[in-house]
Amino acid sequence: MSGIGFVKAHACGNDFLVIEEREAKGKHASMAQKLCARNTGIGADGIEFLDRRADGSFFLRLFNADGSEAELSGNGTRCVAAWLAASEGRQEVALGTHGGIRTCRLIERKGAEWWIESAMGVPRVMPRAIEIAGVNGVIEGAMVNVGNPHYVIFPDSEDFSSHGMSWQELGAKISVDPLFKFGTNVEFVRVLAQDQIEFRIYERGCGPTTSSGTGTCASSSAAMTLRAVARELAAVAQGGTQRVVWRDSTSEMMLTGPAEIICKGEVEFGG
Ligand SMILES: N[C@@H](CCC[C@H](N)C(=O)O)C(=O)O
Repeated sequence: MSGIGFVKAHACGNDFLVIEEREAKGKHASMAQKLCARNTGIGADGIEFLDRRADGSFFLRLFNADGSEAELSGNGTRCVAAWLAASEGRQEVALGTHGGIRTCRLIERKGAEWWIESAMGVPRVMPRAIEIAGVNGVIEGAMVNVGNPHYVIFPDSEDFSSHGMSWQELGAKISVDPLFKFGTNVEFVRVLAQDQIEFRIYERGCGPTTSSGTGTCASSSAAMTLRAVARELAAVAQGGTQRVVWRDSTSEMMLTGPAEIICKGEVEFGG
C-alpha cells in the first residue's frame, strides 16, 4: 500500500479529485471506482488526472466515478484551474483534454470561491428526435457535442419529468441506450426567461449531478439554437448558476462559474 496525494474540489456541487498522472500507474479506472465511492472511498463524481508534460504544458484525463473515461469535464477542468491558481498563482492556464484544449482564466476570488472563465470550444447542436427502448413515444431534442456527447430535451413540466417518467429515470435510460455508441450525458432544460434557463443533469458514468460545465454549455447552446433564447444566459442548475456567452454558432462558448478547493490529503490505494 502506498499513499497517493489528492486534492478534492467542487464546482456547484459537481465534485472531483485531482491526482497527479504519475500516481495512476495505469490504474486510472480502478482508482476512480474506488476513490470516488461515496461510502467506501473519498467520494467524488470523477477524477482529473493531471499530467505535467516536459514542455511545460498540462493534459487532463478524466475518469467518471464508474471507471469510464470521458473526453473532458467543464467543471472538472475549472476545479484543476482553481487548484493551479491556489497552489501556484496561475492566473491563466491552457489545459489539454481529449475533447480539445480548454483555456481557463481567473476572474476573481470571492472568499473560498475561485471564479473562472473557460473557453469551451464551439458546440455542435444537431436537432434529432429519438426513440428509446422502454419509453413510450418519440423524444424531441438535440444531440450536442461540446467535446463530449450530450442529448438535450425540453420537458414542459415544472419537475422536469417527461414521457411519464421522472428526469432521473428517463436520463438513466437515454444515457445507456445503444443509439449512443459511447453513451451520452442527458440534460432536461426549461426556459425561464429570455436570458435564463434552468436544467437538470443525468451524467454518463455517474448519474444525476448538481451541476455540469459541459452540460451547461450543451443546454445553453441547444436553447439558443432551438428556443431562440439570448446569446448571454444565466444557466441555473441545482448546485448553482453559471454564465454562458456564445456570440454566434461559429465562435467559442465562454463559461463562467465558481470552483472551491475542499481539502487535500493522502489516500491509501491498494490497486
Ligand atoms: N460533470 C462534467 C462532465 C463529466 C464527464 C461526463 N460524465 C461524461 O462522461 O462525458 C462537466 O462538468 O462537464
